Amino acid sequence: MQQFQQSIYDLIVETSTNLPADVRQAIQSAQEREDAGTRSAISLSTIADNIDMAECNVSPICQDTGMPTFVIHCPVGANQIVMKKQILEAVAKATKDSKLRSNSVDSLTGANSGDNLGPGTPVIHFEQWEQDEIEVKLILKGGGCENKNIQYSLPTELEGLGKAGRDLDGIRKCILHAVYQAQGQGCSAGFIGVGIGGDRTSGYELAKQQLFRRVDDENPIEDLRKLEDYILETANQLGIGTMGFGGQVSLLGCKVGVMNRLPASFFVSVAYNCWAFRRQGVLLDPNTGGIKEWVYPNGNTVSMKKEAAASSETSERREVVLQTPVTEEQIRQLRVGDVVIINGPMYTGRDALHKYLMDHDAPVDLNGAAIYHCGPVMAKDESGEWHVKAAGPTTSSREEPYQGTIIKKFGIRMVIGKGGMGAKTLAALQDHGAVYLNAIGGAAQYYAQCFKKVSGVDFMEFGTPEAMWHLQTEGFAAIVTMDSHGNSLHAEVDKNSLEKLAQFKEPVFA
Ligand SMILES: O=C(O)C[C@H](O)C(=O)O
Ligand code: SF4
Repeated sequence: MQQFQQSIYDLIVETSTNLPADVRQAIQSAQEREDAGTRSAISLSTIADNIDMAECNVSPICQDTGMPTFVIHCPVGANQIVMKKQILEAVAKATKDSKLRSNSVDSLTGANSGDNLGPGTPVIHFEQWEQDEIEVKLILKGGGCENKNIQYSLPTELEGLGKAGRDLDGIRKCILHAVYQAQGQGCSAGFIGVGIGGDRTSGYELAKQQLFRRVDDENPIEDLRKLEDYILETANQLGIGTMGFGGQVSLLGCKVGVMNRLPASFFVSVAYNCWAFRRQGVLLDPNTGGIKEWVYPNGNTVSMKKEAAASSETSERREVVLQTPVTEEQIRQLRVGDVVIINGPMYTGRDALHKYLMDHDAPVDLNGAAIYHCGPVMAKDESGEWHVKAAGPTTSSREEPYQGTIIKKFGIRMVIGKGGMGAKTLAALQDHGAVYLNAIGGAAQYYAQCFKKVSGVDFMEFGTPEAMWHLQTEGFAAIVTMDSHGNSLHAEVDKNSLEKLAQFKEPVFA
């Protein structure tokens, strides 16, 4: 088993940097279905670029490399203690090599362990099987889409859909609602795994297990196969689109599993995974630990297609180049739908920084500044200089309680993130003269290349993802989705998709 640790390391690198062929195919079919030139089509083309870049740079597809979750099947007698120890070492090394972001945070103190190791991380499940080989599967599911997981307890009442009872039709309603409530925040278009039955814990586990199924497989249970097909087709009529920008494709895959339940409980658990659906597996030689086979078809068999010819809609879209710091006058000219290309200094800030800024001064002048909701993967070279290895946006709604106050307190003019923000922020944008820009979630390689130099960092004690990085930026493109005139694309897409959801109220699986 001398090669076991290296095999696990290779599995981690492959999973983090190269999307498997079945996932790539699903994204490509979405590209074919979106009308050229629309916001969703352009975003999908950036996503396709990003997938290629990650493979080519051997760098994380998305900066949030998630909760590493290993599922291992091994023959009777295989030494699980040794395997576990080597998995932990491989995880720590992959983190040191910037293939994983340091993602393990003490829930009470907020301290980042720095190597992805700590109580509960990574997650490792062992199970014995009757084959001779060892199978190791890994999923890297990010926090943003994990936050969009949802569990229903039937019977229940659902927005738009009304009563959901303890039957197949009630289950149908829950799953449609799960896609609706995720909006673009989990970096749609997504994949969902559904667990019917179990208890609260095993239901969610069953849901997550479904994500290990191949996108193109067929459910052996007739009723569930029909349900999966129905959901895939119907969810794509909700109009959520890529990143919640509106569009034809909101869901790329739906896999449903079932298990028994207690008479009193009826759970429908949904695991939502972003388009950056990173899971891979290896079959290992039980003697050497060397890789015999990859479990999912390798990504490099499907190369991503670039954008089709632009339609007239693109030519109507304004593109505005701005140098930071910006003025109120420049901001007031921007409208929802404009593409802004940002040059100049930009500062990252997410949960810890926003909380801190509520009752402290900022270490830099933020007047006219651009704040980027981002927790990057960083690497330091031998000369001590920092480099950005992966840097897509994080879900902005978590900063909703703070953002409006902070905009006004420091004079911030541009907030960049993903998934949109709420009414309080929208009001502050209007009062103060600021905009919210939506960057494309998961496009971490694409944005990393826009950061030409790291000119400083504050609050390293918050951990790498939460620190405030000062980044010299060139050509950072994002779309205005909330402007200083009270318009919010997010509110509009949410409202429209709820109306569409309500069209599926009538029973289908009676
Ligand atoms: O933590 C991050 O960088 C992103 C997160 O996965 C998110 O989707 O909000
Ligand atoms: S930022 Fe988006 S793509 Fe990345 S892990 Fe979060 S939800 Fe997934």
